[in-house]
Amino acid sequence: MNDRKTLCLIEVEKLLHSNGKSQKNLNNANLTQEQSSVYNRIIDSVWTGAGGFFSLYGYGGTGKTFLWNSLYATIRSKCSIVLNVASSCIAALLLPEGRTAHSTFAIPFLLNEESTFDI
Ligand SMILES: Nc1ncnc2c1ncn2[C@@H]1O[C@H](COP(=O)(O)OP(=O)(O)OP(=O)(O)O)[C@@H](O)[C@H]1O
Repeated sequence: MNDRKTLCLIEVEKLLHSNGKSQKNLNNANLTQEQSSVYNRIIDSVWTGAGGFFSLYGYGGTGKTFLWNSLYATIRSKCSIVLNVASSCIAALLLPEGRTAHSTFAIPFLLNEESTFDI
């Protein structure tokens, strides 16, 4: 890490400290209790390399995208790779650097005049 970046992080830490916060616990500081428990479970599996498949269900507007963006920010801040994909382009637009899964992974789509896509 270069000197300028270190100095900036020290200044940020000082500002956070004066508000009783720290960079160490900043990533999930604004999540609700329910979001935090999901966040911790997923982040643990990422950092331990355990991996896994998680499905997040919730009514519209309950904070799924917010949680996803927090996970994305945490993982990217450690310079790890995140591939943000969604099944539709509308959903992909809501994600940072989001793309459709079929575009990212070159999933073949056999389309004909009778193809439909249920949303
Ligand atoms: N922990 C939080 N702190 C502050 N704002 C939050 C939090 N969680 C969600 N929000 C806000 O609530 C609103 C709805 O959240 P979000 O868009 O993540 O919901 P969603 O479940 O993804 O919705 P949809 O299913 O309709 O896409 C957004 O404005 C988001 O910024």
